Amino acid sequence: MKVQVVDYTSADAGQRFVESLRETGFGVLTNHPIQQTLVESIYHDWYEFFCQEDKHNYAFDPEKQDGYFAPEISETAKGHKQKDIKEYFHIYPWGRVPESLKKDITDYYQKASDLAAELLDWVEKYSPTDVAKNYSEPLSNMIKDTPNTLLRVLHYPPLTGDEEEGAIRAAAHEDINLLTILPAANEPGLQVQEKDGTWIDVPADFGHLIINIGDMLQEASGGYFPSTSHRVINPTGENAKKSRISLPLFLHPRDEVVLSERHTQESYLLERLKELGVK
Ligand SMILES: O=C(O)CCC(=O)C(=O)O
Ligand SMILES: [Fe+2]
Repeated sequence: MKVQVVDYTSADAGQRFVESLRETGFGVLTNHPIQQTLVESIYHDWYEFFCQEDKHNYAFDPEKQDGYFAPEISETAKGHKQKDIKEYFHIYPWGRVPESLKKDITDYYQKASDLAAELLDWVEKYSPTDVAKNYSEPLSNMIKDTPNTLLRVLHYPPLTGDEEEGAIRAAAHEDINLLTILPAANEPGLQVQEKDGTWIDVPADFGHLIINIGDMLQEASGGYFPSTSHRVINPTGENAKKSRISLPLFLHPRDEVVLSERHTQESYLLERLKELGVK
């Protein structure tokens, strides 16, 4: 099955969406409640932020993990040698955000988190009974009042030609969290790996909302929902001169939430951040 594009308002939306998550790790929604004008103004304003030196005044805090991550210290995906070609800013409800950017990004954080809770209800509703019985609490409850959900504003700068051999915008990786909600970026490049190993473009027309399973939901569902590998490939030709902005919201449960017999959110996250070399 290919990643399904599902009309959020259709009668069988939940079922088709969850089927796509089960088969591909990804699902795409149209006609969803996140306003495109809000997303566009965030892309515009944060692009300007990344163009200014003031960003360095928000250098990330290694303990708390909020703030600005420069290209020199950005992530190296698990199992890869080259750093990704990107810079980003981590936003938490308790974290730092430049004052002039606060209103829209806080609004987006709230709206996307509310939608996420509904999508987690869909996931739960369409989980087989023997899978759902292992959820330690309702999935949407796991993220209620959580301080851990992370909104990442990403800027992939134009390519200069001096990039490290083999480096790409985002090397193949899986997300750590429960679910990721990602509005289509302003430029293409996002790909997902199919079961047979082939890489295919994720349907990402402007206005689409892309949702994918992360490792924590894979863990909590005993592997029923797959946390699939995805990546962002480098643009070529004229497109190489363009910046790409994207806005994933990584849904994380509260620290004490039990994911499985092996892990709580807290123990799982620590293990993964160490692997990434950012903790
Ligand atoms: O920029 C994108 O489209 C995807 C980013 C991503 O997969 C991530 O930051 O985990
Ligand atoms: Fe990702």
